[in-house]
Amino acid sequence: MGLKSSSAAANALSKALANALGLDMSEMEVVKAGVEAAKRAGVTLTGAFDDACASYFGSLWVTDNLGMRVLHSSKVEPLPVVLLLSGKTLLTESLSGRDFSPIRPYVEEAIRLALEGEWRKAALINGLVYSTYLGHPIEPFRIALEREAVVGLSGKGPAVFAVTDEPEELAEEWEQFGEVLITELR
Ligand SMILES: Nc1ncnc2c1ncn2[C@@H]1O[C@H](COP(=O)(O)OP(=O)(O)O)[C@@H](O)[C@H]1O
Ligand SMILES: O=C(O)C1=C[C@@H](OP(=O)(O)O)[C@@H](O)[C@H](O)C1
Repeated sequence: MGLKSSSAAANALSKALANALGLDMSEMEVVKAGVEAAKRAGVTLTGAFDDACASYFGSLWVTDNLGMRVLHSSKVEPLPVVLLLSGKTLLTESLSGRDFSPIRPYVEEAIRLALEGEWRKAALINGLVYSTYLGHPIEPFRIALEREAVVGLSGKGPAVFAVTDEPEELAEEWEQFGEVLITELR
C-alpha cells in the first residue's frame, strides 16, 4: 500500500524485544535494529530508515537510507490529512531490481526541496514522478490540486495523501477512487 506498516511492525517488534530482554538501547538504536530486521525479512528495498524514523518519532525526516544517516528532521504542525487507499496492492518487495535511474534527476530535485524545508513542493514533485513511472492513476492528484491541497504519493503507493484545510470536501470527491480516511500530521 505504501502506508508504512512494515516500518510500524518492525519498530514495534524491535521495541518489544528490547524491553523484554532488558536491553539498554537508545530510541534511535531501537529504530535501526527494526530497519535491519525489515531488511532481513525482505520487505524493503533500502531499509526504509526514513519511514522507520517518521513512524517511530513522527515529524518530517529526510534520510540517507543506505548510510542510515539523518540529513534533516523538523517538527510539523498537526495539519489535516486525507488518505486515499485504492484497494490495489503493490508490495515494495515486488519493485526489487526495478531500474529507477530514469527518474533520478527529478527525485533528486524533490530531495533538494525537502532539505530546504519545502516539503510541500517536494511531496508533489516526488508523487507525480513516481506515480507516472509506476503507472498509478493521477486523477486523484488533479482533483486535489484543483482544491489547492498539498498532494503526494505515500511511499511507492498506490496510497495517496493530501494535506488540506478542507479534508471533508476532498474526501467526498476521492470516495469514487476507493477507501478514504481523514487524519492529521504528527
Ligand atoms: N511476503 C509477505 N508476506 C506477508 N506480509 C508481507 C509480505 N510482503 C510484505 N508484507 C507486508 O504487507 C504490508 C504492505 O506491504 P508494503 O506496501 O510493501 O509495505 P508498507 O505498508 O510498509 O508500505 C506490510 O506490512 C508488509 O510488511
Ligand atoms: O523499501 C524502501 O526502501 C522504501 C519504500 C518506500 O516506502 P513504502 O514501502 O511505504 O512504499 C519509500 O517511500 C521509502 O522511502 C523507501
